[in-house]
Parts: sequence; structure tokens; C-alpha cells
Amino acid sequence: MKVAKFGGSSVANAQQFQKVANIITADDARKFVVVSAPGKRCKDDTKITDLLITLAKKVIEHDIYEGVLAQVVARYDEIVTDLHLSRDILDVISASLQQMIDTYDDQPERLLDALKASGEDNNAKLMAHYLRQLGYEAHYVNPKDAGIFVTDEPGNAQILPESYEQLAKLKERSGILVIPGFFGYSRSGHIVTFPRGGSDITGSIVAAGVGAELYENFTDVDSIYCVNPSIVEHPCQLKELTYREMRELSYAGFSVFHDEALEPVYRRGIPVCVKNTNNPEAPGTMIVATRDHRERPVAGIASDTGFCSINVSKYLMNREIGFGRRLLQILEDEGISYEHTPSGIDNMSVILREEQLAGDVERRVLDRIVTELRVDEVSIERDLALIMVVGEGMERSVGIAAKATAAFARANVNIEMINQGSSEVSMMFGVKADAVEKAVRALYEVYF
Ligand SMILES: Nc1ncnc2c1ncn2[C@@H]1O[C@H](COP(=O)(O)OP(=O)(O)O)[C@@H](O)[C@H]1O
Ligand SMILES: N[C@@H](CC(=O)OP(=O)(O)O)C(=O)O
Repeated sequence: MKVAKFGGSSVANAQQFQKVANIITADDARKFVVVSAPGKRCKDDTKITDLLITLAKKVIEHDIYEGVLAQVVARYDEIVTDLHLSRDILDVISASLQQMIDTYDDQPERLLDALKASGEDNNAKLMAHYLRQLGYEAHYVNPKDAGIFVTDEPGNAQILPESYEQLAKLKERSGILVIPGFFGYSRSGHIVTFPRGGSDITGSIVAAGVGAELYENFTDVDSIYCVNPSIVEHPCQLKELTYREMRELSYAGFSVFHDEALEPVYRRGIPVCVKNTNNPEAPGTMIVATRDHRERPVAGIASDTGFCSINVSKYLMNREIGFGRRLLQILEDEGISYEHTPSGIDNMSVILREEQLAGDVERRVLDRIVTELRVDEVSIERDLALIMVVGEGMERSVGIAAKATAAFARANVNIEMINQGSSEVSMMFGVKADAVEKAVRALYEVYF
């Protein structure tokens, strides 16, 4: 049995629904189907999830929301009309959205999560409906009914371990089961969404729960490329990646697969195949436990912008037991998560996502560092990008770092920092954000 997840681009309109139905029905093993909300139909389009977020914000701010609500319904209307589905389903969608708006009038977080989740929920209902219309036995399964129970952290849910036992029972049901991605239910019965892009997480959870032979993740590219295709034209395709490599690459910027989606399948050794809905014949990329990395030690280069570095220096810092802990405690008190902490004898840097220092958080953090840690100097370096070079084979290859630094020098890119984790599966470089694409291209040239 396989779990097939279809991302937003795969279910963006009626034509995409038809491709998805062909893929599902071409293989009897595709019993569990997870769908996202309709995504972009073309480059400048808006995802339904983004429309729903706008809708929620307008309701919360007591602004006129009817226009956005109509836009959301119009997206489903287009699918229903083009697939010749019963129009009753549209009335149900409109009524349920209005009911959410009325019910959660005074609970903004709940309203936001309920509306966000409705994007996938309604789409799963449409997909099940369409498959039945084509003559297949297909059922929409609500995540509560499936047993997807999560922590009560709106927009940031995490799966509760007891869900897996419940999910295993799905195997006993007949027909194709269509499950909406992106959300689960808290123990108190509230809808709670995963982080953005979280339908990948639902697919992985379902695959783990039912013990699938394969988790297929259908998207809009033939494979995972060794570098983001928007930075390098036609980069090389990756046949295989290990779980570890994929985890590092998706965390560091490969948005094609959510970084939190690996854990459930990794624990049970379920392979993942990333495939193209628009070209299902292409073999795609397999994500597996081990691969032969002798030929190419570097698997991929990921990058992301929006980081900053808090740089702290204090003479004899190395003698001060607990300095690092107290620095990180200040960040913890502000609810800030950090990425890396490169350090020297008398200095330490903390790299974090810049957006976390918005408002007066930055001033509070810096004041506390100065007064509580009595540092000699503290400064913030902004507009940083992180580049991650990832590969299982790097550990055993000599000269990987030398190649990178030579490439940076040739491209005239200044390295702001270097960090290598103890796992040796990755190497991180910090550069100025405006130099990141140049730097990634230079690395691509030397490794691929
Ligand atoms: N290394 C990479 N390999 C493949 N695609 C990548 C990579 N890095 C970023 N992407 C982007 O990820 C996109 C697919 O992910 P996403 O937009 O989440 O798709 P979906 O609509 O299927 O959820 C691709 O169209 C591509 O632009
Ligand atoms: N629709 C949600 C969840 C998701 O996973 O979507 P997609 O498969 O289009 O990345 C989002 O946009 O975040």
C-alpha cells in the first residue's frame, strides 16, 4: 500500500484534478491520498491558503471580508464547474466558511487555523467526489476520524504519538481514502494546523501510521535538484538522497519537501519518492536510509536568506563557566529560536532568523546582554544568507571545504562565517544576502 500526497500545484484546477485522478487510479496500491489546498495555477496566482489567511485577518480586524470570501469560493466554483460536479457541494463550502466566521468571531487564533485548514478540507471533499463520479469507490476521511491528533499549538502543531495506532485502522477501510493535509485535531477537539507547507507532514504521518511500502510526494518538478532551480538553470537531478541529507537540505531551503515531514517515515524506514504530477513517467527522487555516495560526495547545496548574527565578545570569555548558557537563556526568555552558535576564545555569535528581533525585542535582548553578561562588545550583523553544502560522502572526502573557499574567492564573495556540525554531513557558510545567488552558482560549478 502506498500513500500519495499531492501538493497545491497538483490540485490547483480541474485539469490538475484530472491528472491526479489518472495517477491515483493507475496503481491499485495508491489507497491513501493526501491533498493540499488549491495552489497557484500560474506564476502570479495566489494560493487558496493565502486567500484564507487574508480572509481571517479581515474578519479579525472587522474589515470588509466578503470580497475575499467570494474569491475563495470562486476557486472551488471553477473546479466544480469544469469537472461537472454537483453544485450542491459549493453551497456546503460557502455555508461552512460563513459558519466558521460566525462561530470563531471572538477567537482569532482558532478562526485563523479553522479557515486555513478549510483549504485542504474542502479540496479533499472535492477530490473524493470527483473519484466517485469517475466510478471509483472513494471516501473523504476527516483527520479526526482518521486519528490525526496534535498538540494545541495553532499554526505549529506536532503529532501526538497515540495517533499512529489509530491511523493503522485505516487499512481496514475499503476504497480510496482521501485525507486533507495540513491539520489535525487537538485533544480538546480544536482544528490545529501544521506549519506552512505542512501537507507533506500529514502524508508522512499517514504513511507511518498505515506502514506504507512507499510515500509518494507529487509536486511540479521531475525530481529534487541538487540546487534550487530558480538560482541555477537546469541543475542536475538527484536520483537518491538519504533521510539525513534531505532533512538538512529541506531545513536549509529546499522548499520542495517540508523538513518536519521526514521524521515519521524515517523512524519506520519508509522510502519517499518525490515525483511530478505533470510528468508521472519521470522516476523522481527516492529518499532512503543509505545510498552509494562514492561518485558524488556532495548531494546538494541549499540556501536561504533572512538571517542575522548577534556577535558578542568579552575578554576571557573562555574562563567564564555558564556564559553560553546565560546568553542563550536571554533568547529563550524572549521565545527566540536560534540556528547556529559559532564561537571563538573570547567571542560567540548566535545566528537566528531576523524576523524574530522585530519591534522592541532587539533592544531588550541587547540591553540584557550588556547588563547581565557585562560583555565588552555586542553588535548585530543583518541581511545574512546561509548556504548549506550537504552530502553523506563529505566526511570521507578530502578538500571539500577547500573547493568551497576557492569558489567563493573566485566569485569575489566574502565568507562571513563557516560552521561544520559534528555529523559532517553538512557544512554551513554565512554570506551577505545580496551575494547568495552568486555564491551558490560558484559552488555549483565546483561540485557538479
Ligand atoms: N532543490 C530543489 N529541487 C526541486 N524543487 C525545488 C528545489 N528548491 C526549491 N524548489 C521549488 O519547490 C517547488 C515545489 O514545492 P512546492 O511549491 O511546495 O510544491 P507543491 O505545490 O507540490 O506543494 C518547485 O516548483 C521548485 O521551485
Ligand atoms: N496549503 C498549505 C499546506 C501545504 O502543504 O501546501 P503545499 O502542498 O501547496 O505546499 C500551505 O500553503 O502552506
